Amino acid sequence: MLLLNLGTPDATDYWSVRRYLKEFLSDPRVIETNKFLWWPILNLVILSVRPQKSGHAYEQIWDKERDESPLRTITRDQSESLAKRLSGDDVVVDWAMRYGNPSTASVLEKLQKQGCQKILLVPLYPQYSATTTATANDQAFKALRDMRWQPAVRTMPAYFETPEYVRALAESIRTGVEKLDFDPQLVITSYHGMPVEYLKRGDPYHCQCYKTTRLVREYLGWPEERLMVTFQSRFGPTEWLQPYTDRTLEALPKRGIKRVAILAPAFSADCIETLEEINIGGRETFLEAGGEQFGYIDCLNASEPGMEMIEALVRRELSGWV
Ligand SMILES: C=CC1=C(C)c2cc3[nH]c(cc4nc(cc5[nH]c(cc1n2)c(C)c5CCC(=O)O)C(CCC(=O)O)=C4C)c(C)c3C=C
Ligand SMILES: [Fe+2]
Ligand SMILES: [Fe+2]
Repeated sequence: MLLLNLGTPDATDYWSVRRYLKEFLSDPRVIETNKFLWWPILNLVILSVRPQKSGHAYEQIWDKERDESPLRTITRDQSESLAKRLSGDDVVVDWAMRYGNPSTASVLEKLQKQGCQKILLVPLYPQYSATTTATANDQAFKALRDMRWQPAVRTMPAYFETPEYVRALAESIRTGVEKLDFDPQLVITSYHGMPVEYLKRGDPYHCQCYKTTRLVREYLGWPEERLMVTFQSRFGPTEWLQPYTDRTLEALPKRGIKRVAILAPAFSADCIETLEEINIGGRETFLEAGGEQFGYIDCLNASEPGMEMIEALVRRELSGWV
């Protein structure tokens, strides 16, 4: 079983972040702009300024002891926890990244050498998007293309509407809110954004985000106005999915909403987008705009309820194999 996540730089210095961003932003699944038009913009403009800016953001959240990014630590923890849970079932569990290290190709090769002849690919994205799920699978299939003795492969579908995920997410909100030392007037589900154009071309991500929040609201039995959807991490000058998280946080205090809790359901692991952009940047934006209390609710990460959910999902996908 191969857990797949997005990837992260090896270090926070300019060249490490640049290498990571170059691989990421050269992916035509992520940037659909014509490649002859995109090449000079990426190489001459974005890669000369963004690595510095992102490197600084990574520094804020870097795990200095392990010298790695939280996304890597958490993905490894998830893999180790799942391996323990499946230890009686003759299943090898490993993890890899779409961009950066450990690369998908290197881990697939390792699994093949270990004798794995059936591999379940598990893209760790609850909501499907061509920019995440599809490119993670593409990268795995690209590696399989070079194998003479190719293993059989299954891919795990997006799991946003499974009862296991909805329950785990809803319960994380319930306990997250209970742990706060204030009562939030509003809970914001902030999803990673994407260009509106991708939605128009048929990417179902936007709809799956809204459905996730609706299912969670129904599970909790909360009124509509208690749980809100926003989209974060805007990149570049084009229009992205709205409402934008940062603008919402800025506007809420003027509407009398001064106590909020926020979580990021599109991320299976806390990362720069949640820890820096939301818990540091979003908090600052909200408090500077007149907000009084801001609570961040962690991603499911390698928590017991989160791993119980992943175990149930992968067991279903492994049916007939183990
Ligand atoms: C430029 C277009 C981008 C699209 C479309 C996009 C979609 C998307 N991304 C995630 C999950 C993650 N993204 C992360 C970081 C990140 N994302 C983009 C750009 C797009 N993402 C950039 C440039 C970056 C790098 C960080 C930065 O420079 O700001 C991460 C975190 C990686 C980490 O190291 O911590 C994740 C996870 C989803 C779910 C998604 C779906 C629409
Ligand atoms: Fe992203
Ligand atoms: Fe970001």
